[in-house]
Amino acid sequence: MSFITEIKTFAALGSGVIGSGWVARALAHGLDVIAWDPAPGAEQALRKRIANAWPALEKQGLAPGAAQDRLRFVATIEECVRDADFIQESAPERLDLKLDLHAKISAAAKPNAIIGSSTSGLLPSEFYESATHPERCVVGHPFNPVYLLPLVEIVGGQNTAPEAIEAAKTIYTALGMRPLHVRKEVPGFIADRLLEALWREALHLVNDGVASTGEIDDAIRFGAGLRWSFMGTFLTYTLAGGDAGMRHFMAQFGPALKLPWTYLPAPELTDKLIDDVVEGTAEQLGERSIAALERYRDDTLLAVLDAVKNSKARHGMAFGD
Ligand SMILES: NC(=O)C1=CN([C@@H]2O[C@H](COP(=O)(O)OP(=O)(O)OC[C@H]3O[C@@H](n4cnc5c(N)ncnc54)[C@H](O)[C@@H]3O)[C@@H](O)[C@H]2O)C=CC1
Ligand SMILES: C[N+](C)(C)CC(=O)CC(=O)[O-]
Repeated sequence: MSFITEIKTFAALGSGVIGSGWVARALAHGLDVIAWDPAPGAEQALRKRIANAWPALEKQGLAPGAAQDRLRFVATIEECVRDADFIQESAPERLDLKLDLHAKISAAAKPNAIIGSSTSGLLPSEFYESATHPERCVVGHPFNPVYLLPLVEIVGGQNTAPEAIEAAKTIYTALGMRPLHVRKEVPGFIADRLLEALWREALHLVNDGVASTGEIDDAIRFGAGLRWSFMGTFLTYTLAGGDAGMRHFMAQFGPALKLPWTYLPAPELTDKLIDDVVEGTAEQLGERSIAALERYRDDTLLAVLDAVKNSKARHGMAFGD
């Protein structure tokens, strides 16, 4: 089976937070982009989001010929995907919606164009069930902001060809990303399973009046958050075991897993909990606009990415190591 891996035209369906991030990444890599989104005012909102992301992308370095005006917004799904070499769907996280949308996308697309879905955790075997040529359909789960964060989780469904996984890896790598093949099709994949556990505990801490949203964010950003940008939990805890390493760490801290420190079930999303979270985060945001906070995030992320890359190079490692 042979799929298109050298892409010139990128199709984006759904241009909200994630779809616009994909569009920005593809434009910055010098591609022509065709986008479709059924919401009124979607084109204007998309162009505004791209303009907000562009300074960070310029700072990171644009590919030759990269330009915001290489984006064409179209009125139908068919127009969006017909001539595309690669298709990325970023529509709302609803199984019925994605099922219907993928039946239409795949029927109109070139049969050898890879189709990726940005879903955060729905199963590809389910939402690609009615797809034409399902062997080229994958999940390509990105992280926000899509135009800066390298990770993309690739997940195949029961009909996905192994060659399509390889083709998706090639395409996402060419877009400057770091693909991670999730070998088992499980809800939430790898990263969101971890992030969801943290998010659930954070909500319990607010719900139980232990800490405010700002205090919980401080607990992350001044501690583990800093080391997570270059070292994951397993390697970090190997160091925490001292010279005796992971075996000593497991013996010393493993039993705490059974105390337990954490709650597994999620808290009830009562009105009070929602208000506490919304009011707490509004206080953290202060007078800043969302766009200003995004620019601050982008600038800081670029600095972190640069620092990690330079430090790895000094230690004989490539960024993707
Ligand atoms: N927001 C996040 O942090 C992340 C979200 N994702 C995934 O990306 C996908 C999109 O999420 P967001 O961008 O956050 O949502 P969003 O709500 O920001 O954007 C969704 C967009 O889809 C459009 N839309 C509505 N009906 C549609 C249809 N039938 N076909 C195509 N587009 C349609 C909406 O007008 C909207 O612009 C979801 O599958 C989500 O799980 C993945 C990674 C992170
Ligand atoms: C909240 N979320 C599940 C949509 C988050 C993601 O899927 C990834 C991210 O960017 O954190």
